[in-house]
Amino acid sequence: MGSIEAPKAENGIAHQNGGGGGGNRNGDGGGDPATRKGKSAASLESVRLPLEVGTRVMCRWRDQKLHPVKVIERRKVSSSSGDGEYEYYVHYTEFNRRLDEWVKLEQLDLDSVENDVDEKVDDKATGLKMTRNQKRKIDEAHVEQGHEELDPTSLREHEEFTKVKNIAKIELGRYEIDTWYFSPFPPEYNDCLKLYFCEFCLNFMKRKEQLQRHMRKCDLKHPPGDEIYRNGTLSMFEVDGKKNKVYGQNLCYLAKLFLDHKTLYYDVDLFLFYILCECDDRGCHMVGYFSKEKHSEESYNLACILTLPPYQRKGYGKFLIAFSYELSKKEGKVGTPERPLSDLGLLSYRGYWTRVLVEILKKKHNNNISIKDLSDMTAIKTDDVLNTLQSLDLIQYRKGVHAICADAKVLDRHLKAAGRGGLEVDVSKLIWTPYKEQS
Ligand SMILES: CC(=O)SCCNC(=O)CCNC(=O)[C@H](O)C(C)(C)COP(=O)(O)OP(=O)(O)OC[C@H]1O[C@@H](n2cnc3c(N)ncnc32)[C@H](O)[C@@H]1OP(=O)(O)O
Repeated sequence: MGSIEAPKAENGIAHQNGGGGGGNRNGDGGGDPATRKGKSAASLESVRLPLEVGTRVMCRWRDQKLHPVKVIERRKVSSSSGDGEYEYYVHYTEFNRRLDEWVKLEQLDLDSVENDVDEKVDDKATGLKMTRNQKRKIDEAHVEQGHEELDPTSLREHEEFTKVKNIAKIELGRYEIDTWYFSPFPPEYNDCLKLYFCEFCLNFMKRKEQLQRHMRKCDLKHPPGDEIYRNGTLSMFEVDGKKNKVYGQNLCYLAKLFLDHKTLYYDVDLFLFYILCECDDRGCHMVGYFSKEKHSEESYNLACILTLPPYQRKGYGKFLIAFSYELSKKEGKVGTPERPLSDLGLLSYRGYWTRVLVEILKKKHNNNISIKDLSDMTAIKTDDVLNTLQSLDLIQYRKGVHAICADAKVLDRHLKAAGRGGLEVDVSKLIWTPYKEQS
C-alpha cells in the first residue's frame, strides 16, 4: 500500500496558486519529433524536444489539474516505435520535493513552456512590481519550508546531489511504501527501484526471494535493544548505536528516504534510537522512531523523527515528541529538536507545543506564570516556549519583561486549532535510566 499525502493549501505544506490550468493538454508527442509547435499562435515559437533540464512548464498531476513544474532530469526510454523518447523528472514548484516524480511527455502541456522573457509582473502580496523570475524565487522560497536554516550554497549543493530519488519503493513488513527522497544507499543498490527490508533487523535486499530466505533465518522479532515502555500493544525499544551499529546504519538509510534535509550519520555510535512498535503474536513491528545524541551541546533532545507513511496522522508523531520530552524530564534537562525542522516536523511540533502550553495556561487561571516556569514544567526549551506563545499572540512585552496574557476563550480557540492530542504517554509505564558512558 503506497502512502503519500496530497498537498493542501490550508495546512502550509503546499499551496496551489489557483491557476491550476493554462493552455490545452497537448502533449501527445505527435508531429515533428525534434521540434514542436506548441506555443500560442501569437508567439509563433516552437518547442524543441527533448525538453532541456531547467525548462519550466505545466504538468498534469494526480489530481488531474495542471501545476507548474521545473524539469530536473531527463532520461531516454525505449518506445514501441523504437525511437528514443524521453521521460522527465519534475519538481512541482508549489509542492514539497517529496512529490517530485518521473512523468511522460504527454503529461506536460507544451503550450505552457516558458519563454525566457523576464517581463514585469505585479506581486499581489507586496504590491511591488518585479520581474517574473524574481517573483518566482520569492514564491518558491515561501513554499519550500525546512530550508530556512541552510545557506544558499549548501542548499544548492544538497539539491544537486539529491535531486533524483534513487529508490522508488520499499517493502517493509506488510506494507509497500512509496519513498519520498534520495537516500545514499551503497552504490550497488542504486539500480533497484524497490528494496526489501527485514522489518526486525532492517537488513535490506534487492530481491523478494532474498528477503524470504532471510526471514527464515532471522531470529529477531523486535528491535535489538531494551524494551523501556510497554502499554497495551505499544512498545518503545532503546537501541544503542554503538552496540548495534548495523541496525543503526540500516535505520538511517531507511529514514533518509523520508527525511530531506538531514545529514546521514554513519557514526551511529554517538546516538540512541527509540523505536516505537505495534506488537502482536508475530512480533513487534516498527511504526516510527526518533534518534537522540548521547551528549548534546545544544540541548537537542531529538535528532530525527519519523513515522512511517502507512502509520502517519494517527497520533504516533505526537507520541514520539511527548516521549522525547518525558526522557528529558527524567534527565532533569530541557530539550529542543535538532534544526532544521521539516514542514511536517514543524507542524507536529507546533501542534504539540501549543497543546501542552495552552493546557497549562488554562489550568492557571490567574496567568501568574513565567516562561521559565512553563519550560521547567514541560522540559520545552525557553526559546520554543517563547516563540510558540508569541506566534499565538499570547505575549506582551511590558517594561522590559515578557508577560503572558490570555483569556479563557482565546485559549480554548488555540487548543481547538492545535488539532488532536495524539497518543498519550503513560509515564508510569516508562522504565528507563538516562544514558551513562560505560568505562
Ligand atoms: C527534527 C526532525 O527530525 S524534523 C523532520 C521531521 N520528520 C519528517 O519530516 C519525516 C517525515 N514525516 C513524518 O515522519 C511525520 O509526518 C511526522 C513524524 C513529522 C509526524 O508524524 P505523524 O505520526 O503523522 O504525527 P501525528 O499523527 O501525531 O500528527 C501530527 C500533527 O502534524 C500535522 N500533520 C502531520 N502530517 C500532516 C499532513 N500530511 N498534512 C497536514 N498536517 C499534518 C497535523 O497537525 C497533525 O496533527 P492532527 O492529525 O491532530 O491534525
